[in-house]
Formats: sequence, structure tokens, C-alpha cells
Amino acid sequence: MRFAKDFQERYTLGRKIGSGTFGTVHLATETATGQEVAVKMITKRIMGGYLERQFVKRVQHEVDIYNHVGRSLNVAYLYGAYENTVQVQLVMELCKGGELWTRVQRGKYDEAAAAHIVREILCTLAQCHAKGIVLRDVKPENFLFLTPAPDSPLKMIDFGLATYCKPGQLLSDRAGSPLYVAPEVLKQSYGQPCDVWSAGVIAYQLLTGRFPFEDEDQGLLLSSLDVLGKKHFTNKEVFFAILYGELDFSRPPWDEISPLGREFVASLLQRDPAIRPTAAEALHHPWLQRYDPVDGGGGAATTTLSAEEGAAAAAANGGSGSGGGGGGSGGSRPLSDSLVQRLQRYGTYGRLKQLALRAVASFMATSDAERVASLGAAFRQLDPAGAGRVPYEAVVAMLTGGDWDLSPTEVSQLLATFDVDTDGNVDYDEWLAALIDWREVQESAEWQSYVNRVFDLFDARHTGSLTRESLQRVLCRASASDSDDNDDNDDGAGGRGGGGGGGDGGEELDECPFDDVVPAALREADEDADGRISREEFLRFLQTSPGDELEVYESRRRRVGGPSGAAAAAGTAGAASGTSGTAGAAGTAAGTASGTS
Ligand SMILES: Nc1ncnc2c1ncn2[C@@H]1O[C@H](COP(=O)(O)OP(=O)(O)OP(=O)(O)O)[C@@H](O)[C@H]1O
Repeated sequence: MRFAKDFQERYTLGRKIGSGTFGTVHLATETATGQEVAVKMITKRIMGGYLERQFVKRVQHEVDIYNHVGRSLNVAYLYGAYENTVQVQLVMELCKGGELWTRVQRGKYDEAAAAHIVREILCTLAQCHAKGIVLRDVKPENFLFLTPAPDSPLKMIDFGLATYCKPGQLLSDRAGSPLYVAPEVLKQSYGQPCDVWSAGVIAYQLLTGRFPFEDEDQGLLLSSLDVLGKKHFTNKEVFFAILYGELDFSRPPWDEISPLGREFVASLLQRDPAIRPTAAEALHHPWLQRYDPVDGGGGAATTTLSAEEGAAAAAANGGSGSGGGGGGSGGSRPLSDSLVQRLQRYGTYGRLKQLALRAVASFMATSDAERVASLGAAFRQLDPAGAGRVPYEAVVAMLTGGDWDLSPTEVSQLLATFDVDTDGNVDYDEWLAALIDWREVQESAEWQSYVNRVFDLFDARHTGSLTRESLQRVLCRASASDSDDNDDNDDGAGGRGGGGGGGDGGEELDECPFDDVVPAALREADEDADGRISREEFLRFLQTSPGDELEVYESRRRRVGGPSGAAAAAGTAGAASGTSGTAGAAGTAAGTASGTS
């Protein structure tokens, strides 16, 4: 493992706040900023003087997966991974609201509250599944509330059993926690649907305060098992009930729960994984939509543009906007409604994909200006001097002053998305790449030619495929060109042409800090595992995965009537931050741009 070694210099360790199978979790304070964080300390397992292979694999997996999906607001943000001779330290966003488990113990939830929680869990699942990650340990203990507030966001905190598994792929090793494990996991032939089953168990548990199955013939009343699991059943008994026990909807409180709620839970607990809905499909279930006041389960009625506005936006975009959300890509929704979703989705793309999309955005800025016109206009409001880059603080002011429900940590988590440059500024092509709704661009006639141009740019030696070396070169050159840009800030909007080209092959690679990014990109893109990415594989790699709709990310839009939040709050942001001009423009920027452009 090659994690940073300077934990002690950067953080002051505080009291223990939790413990798990693999170590303890402590409170800590970042020395420079005073910010409180949680640190998961995992004791290294050493055998014969070497780190145990399984240990390395587990920790590396956990960190890789955090790096992959950690920009999602449904996941506790991983600030960094460190190590010393005896421990790995994972520094994470501190969740102060306690475990979902603890709240479950307080008694059953009403349908609205249960639906809200289950929706957040399914969002996390859908995001991971779209990225080819199966969690395998979906249970209440692995979700923490960010704050003690009753409507606090929920964060996934443990990816220790997660692994890579694309849709349709099957795994065979048994993994998970007995009460939440899916029947197909017990049969040792399972894939992504196993997580949806576990979410179903949680949904049942939230609504009733007990577990779903019973088998009276066996003298096994698993549903009488209290939520603490104090009545001891053997794993064998529990597994029998999961495989064959009857799903119990006969006793209270099911008589008071809506038929829609019951149908929803039953669908997730469908024993045949082929019939079970995917996480993304389950999010569109009417029961969840009924109780989702903001996102409405796929493009909230209150936030979509009117039919005329949708048509106008579509015309401006050169597309065929419906003006009505409805579970699509969100392409014709105002940017202010889907900004946070777009930032999250872009943030969960790996670095190579971000660089490639940045290159496409840069091409679009010059050759398809109309399509990006209103995103460009929004950018110029934040950059009235026309420097082609916007100070990070202006974007922070936009998010904190707007009508989004975000903690300061979440704002930095979202904006870390922009941190490709590490120069404290957001460039125009970064802005475009993060905020364009790629799903819609991918449906355009020009998409394939953009991707071909990027491929040729990255394949500087014209070998017809992207090898480990060419990928490393692209990543290193992008990083070098970013630092050059820091010394030379004279580019105009969209002026950097390509976000990191392939170069001529003469660069020194020893210093490249991205050796973990290349295997991650290959794992995702190299479908035939021949160690290189072909042109066709590259095209599919850049395509938005099925299920990775904007709606599977939380909008965090605060509303209930009132004027457009961002615009209304712009002045407040200015007053609060002392940068009234910028924040005001920022609020308007997010408030006015719409759709893809
Ligand atoms: N980000 C966090 N903020 C606050 N508390 C946390 C955080 N992460 C973990 N904890 C606390 O520490 C406990 C153990 O954490 P976690 O479940 O991640 O450890 P683990 O060793 O991976 O556990 P497991 O036994 O499930 O594998 C949690 O139950 C929780 O109470």
C-alpha cells in the first residue's frame, strides 16, 4: 500500500467514537483548519513480516471505491488515506447523527419517513451499481446520519465488502451479514440485485420494527426476532428462513400500511433476482415518488420547466427536450435544480473519464457553441472579467448562498470535483465538463466524432489503442499542463483545447502520481482485459451507464413554494461572504441556465 504518511502532522487524534471488526474509529481535528473529522484506524495484518494479501486487497478496495463514489452526497466523504507501520487511517467526513440502526431501534417509522430513508439507500445503490460496484453489506449499521436532525441526510460509511461486479456478472463467494443477505448469495451465484434485497429487508424493518420472514413449521419466528437480534437463532436457521420462509404481511402494522408500500417492499424482497427491480428502477416506484417532496422520484413536477420553456430550452440545445423530467436525464431542467446532481455524477467519474469529457467540452465550446451557450452565459456571470476561470470562492458562494441544503463539508466535497487543476480556479472547460448533461450530448450526431477526436489526442503514437503507458502519459501531461496553467493565466474561456493531450511520448513518467488511476480506468474500460482500451471500448467507457441518471443523485434542493432559490438567495450570499458582486452573479448564474446548455 502506498498511502500518505503524514497523518500525525496533519491531524490531532481525539476520543474513540466507534469500533468495528477491523479497528476503531476516532474523532480527530485537522490541525490547520480545526475541522473535525472521523478517522477509521485499521490495524495492519502482518504475517511473516509481510502484509497479509487479503488485508491489502480489502483496504485497497475500500479506498478505491471511496475514490470512485465518494463524491456522492450519499457517501461519507473520504478526505484521505494514510498509513504508518501498524495502521491504515481513513480520514472521513464526521457523521454526528448516529447510526440508522439506533433510530430503527426507537420504533417503527411512518411511511413518509421510511420512504425517505429507503430512497437515500437506493440512490447509493444505484450510483454504485452504475459504476460496476456491488456493496454486499447493505445493513443499517453501515449508514450514519450526518446530523441529529430528524431529516438529516444519510451517509454510507463502510465499503469493506464492496467489490467490482458489472450488471449481469455473477459472483460466488459468500459475503454479507446474515440477516440482510440475499437468497442468491446463500446459493453462491449472485450479482448487483443482492444489494436491492438487503434494502428490502431494511425497508420492511423500518416500517414494522421486525424482520420479514417466518417459518412456523420450523418453529422459527424470525419476525419475532427483535431488531437488536437478541433472540439467538443460528445462522443456519436464519438462512433457512431467507431461502424458504414466508414473507409476513399478515400481522400489524401491515393492515395500516398502504397497499403501495406493501407492494414496494414485496418487490424488493422478490426471491428471484431476475424479477427484482434494479435500484434505479425501484427509485421510480410510485410509493417512493409519493413521499419525495423535492425530487419527486424523477424530475419533480414543481421544478421542471413548463412545456414552452422546455421547448425553448430544447431548441437552444438543438435537442428535443420534453420539458417534463419524468425519469429522463433531466436535460430540460433548470441548472439550479440539477446543479448538485450534475456535480455529483461528474465527481463519481474516474479521472480519465473526467479528462476525456473535459476535452470533449473544450471541442464543444468552439464547435458547438450554441449547445453550451447558456452554461457559458452562467459561467461569464461568475467571471465578468472574462479571465476564462472563476475563483473557487465564487463557486462556493454560489452553492452556499443558493437554495441548496448542503453542509460546508458537502460543498467542498462537491467542488473537489472541479479540482482537476488544483489551482484554486475553475476553468471554463472544467465547468462545462462538470455541468453539461452528457446523456443528452451522447444522443447527438456529433458525439461519436468528439470521442474519436479525444481518442486520437490520447493515442499520440497512433497505435489504435490506449495502452497503460499512453494512459499514464495523458494523465501526467494533464497534470503538468494544469500546473503550467497556474503560472500562466492568460487563457480565454475554452481556450485550453483538449484538457490534456497525448503529448509526443517523450515525458518523464517517474514522477507521475497517478499509478492507481490507470488500473482503475483499465478495470472500467478494458472490457476484454487485454491490457489496452480500444476505440470502441473508449466510446462505451465515455457513455453514461444505464441507471446513472441525474435522478439517482440527490438534488438537495430546498424548496416548498417561493421564488427561485438561487436567484432569491444571491443577495444573501453576497452579504454573508462579502463578495456581493460575485455571489449575486453566481446565484443568477445557476438560476438562469437550463438544460444541457
Ligand atoms: N464517518 C463516521 N462518522 C462518525 N462515526 C463513524 C464514522 N465511521 C464510522 N463511525 C463509527 O464507527 C463504527 C465502526 O465503523 P465501521 O462500521 O466503518 O467499522 P468496520 O471495522 O468497517 O466495521 P464492520 O465491523 O461493519 O466491518 C460505526 O458503527 C460508527 O459508529
